[in-house]
Amino acid sequence: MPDPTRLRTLLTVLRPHRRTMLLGLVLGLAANAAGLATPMVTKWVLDSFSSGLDLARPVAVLAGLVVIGAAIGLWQWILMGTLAEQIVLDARTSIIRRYFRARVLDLQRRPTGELVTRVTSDTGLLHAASGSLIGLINAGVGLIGTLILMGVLDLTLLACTLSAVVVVGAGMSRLLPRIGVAQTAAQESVGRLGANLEGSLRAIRTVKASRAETRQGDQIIGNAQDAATHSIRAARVSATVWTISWSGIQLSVMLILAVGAWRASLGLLEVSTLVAFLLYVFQLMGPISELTQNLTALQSGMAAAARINELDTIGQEPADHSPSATDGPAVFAPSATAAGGPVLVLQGVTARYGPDVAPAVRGIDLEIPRHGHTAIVGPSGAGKTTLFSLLLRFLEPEHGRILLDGRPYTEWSHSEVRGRLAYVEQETPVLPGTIADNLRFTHPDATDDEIRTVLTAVRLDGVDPALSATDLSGGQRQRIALARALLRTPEILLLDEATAQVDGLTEAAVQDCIRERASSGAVVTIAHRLSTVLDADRIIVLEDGRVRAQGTHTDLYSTDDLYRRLVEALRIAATDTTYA
Ligand SMILES: Nc1ncnc2c1ncn2[C@@H]1O[C@H](COP(=O)(O)OP(=O)(O)OP(=O)(O)O)[C@@H](O)[C@H]1O
Repeated sequence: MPDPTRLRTLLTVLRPHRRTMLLGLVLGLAANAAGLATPMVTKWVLDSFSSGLDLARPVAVLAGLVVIGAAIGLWQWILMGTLAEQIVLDARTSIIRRYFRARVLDLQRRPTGELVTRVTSDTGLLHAASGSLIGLINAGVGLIGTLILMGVLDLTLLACTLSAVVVVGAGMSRLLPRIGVAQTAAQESVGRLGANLEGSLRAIRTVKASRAETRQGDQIIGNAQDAATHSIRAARVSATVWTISWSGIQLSVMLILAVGAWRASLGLLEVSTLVAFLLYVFQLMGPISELTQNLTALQSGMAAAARINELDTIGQEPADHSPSATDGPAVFAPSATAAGGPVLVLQGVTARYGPDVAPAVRGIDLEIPRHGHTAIVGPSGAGKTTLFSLLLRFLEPEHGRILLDGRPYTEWSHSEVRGRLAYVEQETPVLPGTIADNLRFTHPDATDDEIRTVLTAVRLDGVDPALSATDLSGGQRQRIALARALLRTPEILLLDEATAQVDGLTEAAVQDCIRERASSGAVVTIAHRLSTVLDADRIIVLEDGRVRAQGTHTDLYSTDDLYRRLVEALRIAATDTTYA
């Protein structure tokens, strides 16, 4: 029997469509009634024929029933088919919205392929499940109706039929849950397959360079084999259920025919009644197969609904209310309270990635001036990226607070904060589409002139903005990412410098842009290059999640050991490249 919690989850998905479902049910019942009446009217035709009565009326009723039954059936089919697509679309829309409103870290914790499978294949399972409840009610009513009418025709034959139904039913009730279990396992394997495949394709260069194609391929094929094993098990169980049903029905037809013929020979049964009864026996297959199919669809739909429902545990960023719109922006405008002060301030900020892990940064006190270039340096794992995540509100402080223009982050909406920042990721992803699409990503209304200006700024003036962004070289991609951030002159530029070596042109372009931007706004870099560090107006040294020291290059070089060692390491790296 269906798990009540899972059933409730599925019902929640279906609830908004209850009116259409009710109409579908009524239509289904009407089509059912027409089907149920047909054998009785056939008997009427036969009786009228054998007793020489007028045939016109019963034949007209029979033809009418067939036509009306077919028309209602068609209407219901189309209605339920449309509803199923609508339900899939609703589910997909709500999951996609949920993903894009999710907290970055919550989303990144899950394999991307699995998140994709939820949208593509799990929602598809809701398709069949959407009509299954109505199908079950219809089939149940059809089954009971058929049995009652059989009883009206002949009780002895009904008793024979019922014994066959009980045997078939007992077999099915034992086997059906196994279909659900096997299908759930198959879907989970498909989820793992998606996750593994996505991750491996993303790292295809490493996979090939490590000569791990076969190994990695085999591992993913293993997931596909798991999926196949479970699906085959489901197919076997389904086949068994069907065979039992069909054999049971065939046997009962033979039994009923034998018993019926014997009773007719004794004069206990009219031949027309036997014909009508046999028509009902054949009709019985309809509701029985419908019950099986719908129960299977319901099982897999409930499993899918449960997996989709589990996505509710992905934390969401708060809805984008804008307190400044109600409070009046003038009070907090840079020109009022904070015009001269630092643009960003961190006060005693401690943050961690989970309740059971040590804080990634602790007690950070920092000020980012409104103008100039602030470089952050520190060993790997020191907390540099975490600091950026905090500034971008991908992560919230556990203690302490961050202020923008003197006003706590909590009083700004996420969108307001991010609207003031431009961010260049270390891995500089380009998005699907042209170079121009990529550049307009933050400001979709940017003009062609603005695009050209910003391309010139990053020394990509010869490049056609209509080209696909994926055709660019690594260095060009970095410059595109920088250009995307520089379009419309951001107030605060956060730049996570690439760790990989870049060509001289890209390095010079990045440096020029930083310098230009720092002359009128704030630039914060996570510096991985000596030139960037030397170029900075002030440097912050992070170690083990704390601010270890801050100052100018000259100060820090003479006073801070760690800084001196970091700079020496960068100097060696820079020298290596020069002579490479
Ligand atoms: N998503 C995450 N979940 C859990 N812990 C994390 C996560 N990201 C970072 N950490 C941990 O937080 C600490 C600081 O990491 P962070 O990425 O901020 O360092 P980093 O200075 O940017 O290092 P790198 O230069 O290597 O990028 C590390 O101990 C790291 O293991």
